[in-house]
Amino acid sequence: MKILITGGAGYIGSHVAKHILKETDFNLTIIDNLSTGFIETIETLKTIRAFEFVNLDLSDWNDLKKLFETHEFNAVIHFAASLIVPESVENPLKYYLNNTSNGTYLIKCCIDHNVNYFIFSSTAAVYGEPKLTTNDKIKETHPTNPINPYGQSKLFIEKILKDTAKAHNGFKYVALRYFNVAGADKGGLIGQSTKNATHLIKVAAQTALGKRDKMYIFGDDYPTPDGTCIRDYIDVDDLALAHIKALKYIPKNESGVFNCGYGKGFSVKEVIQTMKEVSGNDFEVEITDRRKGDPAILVADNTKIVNSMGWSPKYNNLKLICKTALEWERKIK
Ligand SMILES: NC(=O)c1ccc[n+]([C@@H]2O[C@H](COP(=O)([O-])OP(=O)(O)OC[C@H]3O[C@@H](n4cnc5c(N)ncnc54)[C@H](O)[C@@H]3O)[C@@H](O)[C@H]2O)c1
Ligand SMILES: O=c1ccn([C@@H]2O[C@H](COP(=O)(O)OP(=O)(O)O[C@H]3O[C@H](CO)[C@H](O)[C@H](O)[C@H]3O)[C@@H](O)[C@H]2O)c(=O)[nH]1
Repeated sequence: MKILITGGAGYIGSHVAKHILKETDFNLTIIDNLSTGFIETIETLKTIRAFEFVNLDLSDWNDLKKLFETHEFNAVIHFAASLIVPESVENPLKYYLNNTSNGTYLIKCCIDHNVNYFIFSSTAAVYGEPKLTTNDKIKETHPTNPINPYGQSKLFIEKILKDTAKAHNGFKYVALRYFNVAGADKGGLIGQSTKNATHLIKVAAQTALGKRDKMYIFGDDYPTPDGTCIRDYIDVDDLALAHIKALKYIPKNESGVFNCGYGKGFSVKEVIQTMKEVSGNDFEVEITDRRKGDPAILVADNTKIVNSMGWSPKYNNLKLICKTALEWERKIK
């Protein structure tokens, strides 16, 4: 297997690359423009085993085409994207260009060069504000109705993949709808280094280590038991394993979309309490207004990926997720 990973210098892509390098003999090429990813991550991955890295911007369609002309890829795993929700509201065209247009051209390259397998990083943001009662989990069949351009830009690619697979015999895709990804490599090799991070667990880890004076809870008046939003936090290595499962699943099965989460939700207050326990630091937390566009509860029904791919998560443990996030945060400047 020859595999192309886009966005492999970033947080999730680098964890998937790590598993491919460690656990398979697949030939790997990573492309990344290092806009939010890090060359240091690529260098660390190279200590596992050799692979090709190309500093390439997906918007350079000519370069992308040349890459496909000179390599015979069997599968593409597509992570490269812009992913800050509020930024997508202020600058939607950046999201439609980078996520939808560049993603579409990447799919065209696959069709033009007989690359048959495509694994796509989608998001729970495609569901928008799910219509559920308190204890319901979201199934893949739940209507999609993104409430921001980021979610919309990703849903477009899901639709383009579906139409393309219908029109081109042999081309198949798996779209993985990630819920809230967190944690880091258990041996401290790689983790989330994103600058100006907004993700709850990373912000809590930074506050626990004194990198921030305090942190904020965005709203405690949601219709949940403690008033704060509930999310399904999935460990980044378990998510990476879902990609390895998808690579094995795709040649013998139909295309499809799959939720990636544990099916268990934690409130913002529960996450912060866990980080306080794990770090031993009772850091300052202030309640402030709701953040725009936050649904109250997002919890995955993961029956489909468990039953059809045999995905069996190993790190379904919020304490461990907080611990590895904290250890990584301690390691980076
Ligand atoms: N982090 C999450 O919680 C989360 C949740 C759901 C979905 N996702 C999706 O997972 C994927 C990876 O997210 P991440 O958290 O690892 O983000 P990240 O920012 O760490 O990684 C994205 C990588 O893509 C690269 N990139 C961006 N635009 C590019 C372009 N035009 N050309 C080449 N490289 C480009 C960046 O430099 C970066 O290395 C994204 O598609 C994102 O939408 C992430
Ligand atoms: O400092 C903070 C950061 C976050 N939160 C709250 O914590 C919850 C989780 O927020 P994150 O920013 O960590 O994650 P989101 O749920 O907003 O979004 C993430 O998960 C989504 C799917 O569930 C999408 O995939 C999206 O791309 C990804 O960023 C939200 O209620 C948010 O309001 C705080 O209270 N304080």
